[in-house]
Amino acid sequence: MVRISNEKMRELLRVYFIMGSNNCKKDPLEVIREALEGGITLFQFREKGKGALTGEKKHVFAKEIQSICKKYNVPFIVNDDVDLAIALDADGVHIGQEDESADRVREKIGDKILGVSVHNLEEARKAIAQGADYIGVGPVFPTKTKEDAKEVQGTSLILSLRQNGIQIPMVGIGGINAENASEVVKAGADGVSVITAISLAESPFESTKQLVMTVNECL
Ligand SMILES: Cc1ncc(COP(=O)(O)OP(=O)(O)O)c(N)n1
Ligand SMILES: Cc1nc(C(=O)O)sc1CCOP(=O)(O)O
Ligand SMILES: [Mg+2]
Repeated sequence: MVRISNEKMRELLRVYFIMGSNNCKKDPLEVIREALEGGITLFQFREKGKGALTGEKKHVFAKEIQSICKKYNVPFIVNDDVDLAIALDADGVHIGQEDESADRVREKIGDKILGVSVHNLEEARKAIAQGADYIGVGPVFPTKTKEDAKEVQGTSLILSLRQNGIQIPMVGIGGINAENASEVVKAGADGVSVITAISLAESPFESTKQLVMTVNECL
């Protein structure tokens, strides 16, 4: 295996859907199927927060989603849980500033995809130096999904990271939907990362198609 190219990574970040069992009101497996059918380009398994599955149940659920993603040829990323990513032979891991350090995770996962959340220029430079394949920047807009989210940045952080020479593949996150996604991409992100906009949509399929269309129109 070789590290993913920046070009391929940018393509995968276009519409990056993140989900766990507690983010949905209907059957999560149906939600992920609709999202894949609608055209998501990358998936992150984020099983955390109130009512989240743990242990064997989490493992089994992750495996089910991974196998659906495989059918659509959409890479499967695991949030936080490096051991689970390795056990499932997932396509990658996403970690934040409060998680295991990026260089240690890179050592453990070899050439798998490594995503790191950043909130300022210093964190972005460090993530790059430690081997990140992409960075997640947020929260761009107010979000109810992550209780411990940092201060809302608007699109200005994305813009200023690009102006300061940060060229790594970058995705915006936090409160993004089909109405505001174009602002995020126009500021310099390669794509948008969403939970609610798809997981709680009346039609995850239609909502995904809207996001895909909006992002592609800006690129
Ligand atoms: C694409 C993407 N960007 C940012 C995050 C947030 O990661 P983190 O700060 O570690 O917070 P948790 O998601 O672990 O609560 C993400 N998951 N994905
Ligand atoms: C998981 C996550 N990370 C964030 C960050 O700012 O790093 S915001 C967030 C929640 C995104 O959910 P929604 O699309 O429902 O707002
Ligand atoms: Mg984390």
